[in-house]
Amino acid sequence: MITMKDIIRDGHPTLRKVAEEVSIPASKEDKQILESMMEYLINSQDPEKAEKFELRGGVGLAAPQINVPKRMIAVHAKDENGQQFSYALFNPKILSHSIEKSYLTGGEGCLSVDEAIPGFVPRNARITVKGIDLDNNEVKLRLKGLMAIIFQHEIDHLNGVMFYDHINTEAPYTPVENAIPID
Ligand SMILES: Cc1nc(NNC(=O)[C@H](CC2CCCC2)CN(O)CO)c(F)c(N2CCN3CCOC[C@@H]3C2)n1
Ligand code: NI
Repeated sequence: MITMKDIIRDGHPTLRKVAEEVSIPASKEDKQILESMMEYLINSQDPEKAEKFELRGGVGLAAPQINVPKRMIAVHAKDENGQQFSYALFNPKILSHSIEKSYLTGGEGCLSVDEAIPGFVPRNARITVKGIDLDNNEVKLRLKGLMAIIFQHEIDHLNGVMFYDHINTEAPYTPVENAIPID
């Protein structure tokens, strides 16, 4: 199982690399890696397991964070309406996005960044994403709200982008121009 010791931290070169496409159909090994990423998220959201294995809570994880520079992400989160989303995708790609922006009012953190970095992270309010799931089916998702934020944070990792790259360091808390705040 993945624990925090498997998660590389800011400064490790892999976090700034552009990850490679996964050859489809995915190999047994790549599937096992993606399944273990999903398992981490589920474990990290279970109070007993999180405490027992000292896991930081996560709703998303990208393969470069476990030093695997491949285009694989896992997302396991409840949206604003409490609906459970659980997606493990190979080669996720943002096909289109809204002009309108949104951001988490609490800012963002990252399992690969040990310290808190304050500031709003402006992101596209709505995105259309396609990818390949663990059964080798093509998936197409139209996302908004928290899900859209999480998927953009994860896909950024596949392109060597960290959340704080988007923060306006001069004025980290300037409300993002007519953007949708997400609590
Ligand atoms: C929003 C949130 N971010 C948590 N951590 N950061 C992460 O997931 C990073 C990715 C997220 C940072 C902002 C957007 C994507 C990981 N990233 O680095 C991957 O690239 C949480 F842990 C968390 N929740 C709320 C739901 N809760 C259910 C019960 O269990 C605890 C859990 C905590 N919500
Ligand atoms: Ni992250």
